Amino acid sequence: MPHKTLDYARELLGVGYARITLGAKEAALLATALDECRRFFSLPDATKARYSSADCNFGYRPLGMEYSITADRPDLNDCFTLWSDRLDLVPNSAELTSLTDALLAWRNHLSTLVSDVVGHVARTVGDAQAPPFEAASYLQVNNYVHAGGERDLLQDRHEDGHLVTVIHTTAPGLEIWPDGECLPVEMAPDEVVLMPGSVFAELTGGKVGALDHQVRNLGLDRRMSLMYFVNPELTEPLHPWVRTEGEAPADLRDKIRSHPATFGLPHVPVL
Ligand SMILES: O=C(O)CCC(=O)C(=O)O
Ligand SMILES: [Fe+2]
Repeated sequence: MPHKTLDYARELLGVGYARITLGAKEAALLATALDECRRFFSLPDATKARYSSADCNFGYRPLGMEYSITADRPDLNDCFTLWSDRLDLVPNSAELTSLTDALLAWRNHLSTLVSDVVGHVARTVGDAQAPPFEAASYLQVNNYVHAGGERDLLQDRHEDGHLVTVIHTTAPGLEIWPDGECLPVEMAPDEVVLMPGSVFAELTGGKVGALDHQVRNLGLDRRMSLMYFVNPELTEPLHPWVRTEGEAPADLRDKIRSHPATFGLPHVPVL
């Protein structure tokens, strides 16, 4: 994989995002995780609510809280999140071990991938290193069901506000905005896309911009997307990899911590 991760880093720098084809073993981890997610979302709402933390930041989050631009246009999906490997933050998680085992196995593959690709970019642009990220990062699976025709987008245009997002989608709808043009993205069952967020843009001194994206309402009965949202850990100061001469380097941590508030969510926790 090492030579491939270098290609992905070049793709990020040159194209603004990277399409990644998984090996058979990794594709199997993804398929198992998605099967478990499908099973979870078909539980009754009252059962899923047993797995929500009080602030809905850990475990199950019903539709209505999270939005992309304004609170009156919530994202039209419910979701399940797993921060780091902190099963203790998800109420009643002992009842969900087949789901959480599958998610954590998938995440383990992704953290190696992210650390390699981000490490290549950090070395290339600033002779720097990838920051530690596992404890501040989380998996989120979104579940979309049929939405009426009054909303053209299931999620409005946004960037995730993280370092990077690794995303897999089970059905069409995702649209990305590289170079100011809207491009629909479909993925095979063994594909993921690595999208940079605004933290990546700040670290690279703007060499790679945050990738805006949205989800179109295609009237589908069912759709899922599985994301690994990667945040740098917030325990040490985080400075841009590319420095501007004569300027004191900014510490990016406050922006990272508070960015989820723009989507109606609590601050990034320090775990
Ligand atoms: O469902 C998708 O394709 C994208 C989801 C997304 O962008 C998000 O949850 O931030
Ligand atoms: Fe997003």
